[in-house]
Amino acid sequence: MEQSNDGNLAQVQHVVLVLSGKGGVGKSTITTELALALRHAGKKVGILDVDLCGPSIPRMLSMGRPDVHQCDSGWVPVYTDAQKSLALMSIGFLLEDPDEAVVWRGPKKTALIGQFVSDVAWGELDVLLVDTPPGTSDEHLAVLENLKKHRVDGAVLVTTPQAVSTGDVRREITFCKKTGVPILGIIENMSGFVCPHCSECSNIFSKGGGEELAKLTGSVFLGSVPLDPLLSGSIEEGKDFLQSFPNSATFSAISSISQTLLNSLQTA
Ligand SMILES: Nc1ncnc2c1ncn2[C@@H]1O[C@H](COP(=O)(O)OP(=O)(O)OP(=O)(O)O)[C@@H](O)[C@H]1O
Ligand code: SF4
Repeated sequence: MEQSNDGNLAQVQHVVLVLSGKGGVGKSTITTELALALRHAGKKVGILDVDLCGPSIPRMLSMGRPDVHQCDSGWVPVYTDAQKSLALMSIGFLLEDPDEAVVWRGPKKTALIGQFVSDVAWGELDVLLVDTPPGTSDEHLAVLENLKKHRVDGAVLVTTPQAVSTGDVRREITFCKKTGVPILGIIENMSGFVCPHCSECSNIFSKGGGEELAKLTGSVFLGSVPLDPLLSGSIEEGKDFLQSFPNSATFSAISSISQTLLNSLQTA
């Protein structure tokens, strides 16, 4: 892959957008868990959180509101650990008041996104995950236009079993096709409910829609993640779920998805 014009992404091996047709399907949760799973697998990972209306990555990783420093090549990412294995940049780190974002007009958002995509000094990373706002908006176009100036491997689409058949998901797929972004795979989140008492997984909603959708669109089905109260609890408390519950079925599901994604990135 041509790297000479990649600027701050020059030493980033793979750039993956995480998309969802609508809000609340767990896109930021999946982004966070994929990043942690890749880190557990020994990879250097970054998350770029460009969800202007609700930057949730800092909260999910218990990062608070650290100062963001500048270096010669741009903003220095915030690291979650001394080994610098997980690098973060979130719009939430840069806003005085996180609620400020919702009142911004389009051009201001677009300009900031452009700067945000280009001006973070990531250094060496195996994978950079980009958490985008839900749906398909001007912000998405701004993210894509700016990322594609550098490079993007493709997008992972997160959906829930109920949302899978809705127009939102199909619009997201059309958006990827129109903008020429390969769909790297589909993840079905909140697929069944894991009982907190007996760990049994019950399918409250239909299951298998994500896989069906992947077949229909000729995409890879990366796997499904159940609705697990232990996962939402960890996310609420900003804890590393994968470290806390390494024997859970949800851990296996997330690890397997991250490995499949990694394999498809490496063979693409
Ligand atoms: N598999 C899961 N098991 C348990 N809880 C989950 C799961 N996935 C997401 N959640 C919970 O659902 C809520 C919404 O998740 P999240 O914020 O990741 O959604 P989102 O799609 O990023 O939303 P938005 O794009 O609107 O910000 C969170 O409270 C999160 O903890
Ligand atoms: S076995 Fe069934 S009823 Fe009992 S705690 Fe688990 S899910 Fe609930």
